[in-house]
Amino acid sequence: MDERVLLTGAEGRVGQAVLEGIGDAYEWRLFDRDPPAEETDYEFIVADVTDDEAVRDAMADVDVVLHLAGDPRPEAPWDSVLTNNIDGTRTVYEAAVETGVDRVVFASSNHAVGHYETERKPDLYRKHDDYRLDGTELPRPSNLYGVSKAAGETLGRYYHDEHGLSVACVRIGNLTKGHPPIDYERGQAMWLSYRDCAHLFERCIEAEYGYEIVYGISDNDRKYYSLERAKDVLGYEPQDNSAEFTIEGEPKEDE
Ligand SMILES: NC(=O)C1=CN([C@@H]2O[C@H](COP(=O)(O)OP(=O)(O)OC[C@H]3O[C@@H](n4cnc5c(N)ncnc54)[C@H](O)[C@@H]3O)[C@@H](O)[C@H]2O)C=CC1
Ligand SMILES: O=C1O[C@H](COP(=O)(O)O)[C@@H](O)[C@H](O)[C@H]1O
Repeated sequence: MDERVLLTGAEGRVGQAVLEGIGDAYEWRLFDRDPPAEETDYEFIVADVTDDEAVRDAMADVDVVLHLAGDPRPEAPWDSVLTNNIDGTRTVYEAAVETGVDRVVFASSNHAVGHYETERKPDLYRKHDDYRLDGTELPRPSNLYGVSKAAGETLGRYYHDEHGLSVACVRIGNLTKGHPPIDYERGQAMWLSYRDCAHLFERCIEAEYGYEIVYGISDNDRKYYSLERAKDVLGYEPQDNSAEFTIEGEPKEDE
């Protein structure tokens, strides 16, 4: 575990979950357009992910890129996702090829496939329903943000096929700290705990693969995303399950 890892969007929620869990395991270079909120011992580059030169420079001597930077809002407007998510992601893949980095892990989203839910909700959010998306389905984005995430996955496919880059696209569900989203069945179906999040990105750094799309959720009883690909290819072993919490987010008593 002596890889040097570039983490874009390091100041955000996913970045903080990753660093909390596996911050000691790698040599990190953090990258965000916002400066660190607190003093940090990590190397930190303040720059925009659409800045070709800054992104190329940030990749010097890097083995793996975890690309999280972007506008995460499902309601984000087109100009923002076009710039921050699509152009920013293309900049990252391009810089990886130019600098000889051979692996990029891309933070995709449940919203790349959100419209599979339209005709099946709310049943598919419930334990009895065995409908599963497994990552082989075509995108059905639920908003323009989801379109930008599908575009990031497709860019990754191109950079893999054309340039041999290893790319893992993680369709992250709903990351919350401590407990699943409260009173929100969709969020409980796709909950990703902080420790499962860190572990999944650790597997994306360590495992061997070419191009993958996997779902990034905990092992929730309510899930409608299959975890088989993440388990088989990456060796993902989630530990959390939203069923261990009440709908209000309280841990259930041992049964
Ligand atoms: N938090 C969640 O549950 C989910 C997150 N994701 C994806 O994971 C990634 C991280 O999300 P969060 O940590 O929740 O978001 P966040 O908003 O907490 O963090 C995003 C970080 O990226 C930085 N950033 C945004 N645009 C940038 C740019 N152009 N250049 C440099 N830095 C930039 C921001 O300053 C921020 O620190 C995003 O790509 C998001 O779409 C996907 C699905 C669910
Ligand atoms: O991609 C994302 O998805 C989660 C879950 O979506 P929601 O519409 O059910 O809230 C969202 O919380 C996160 O901000 C977003 O980046």
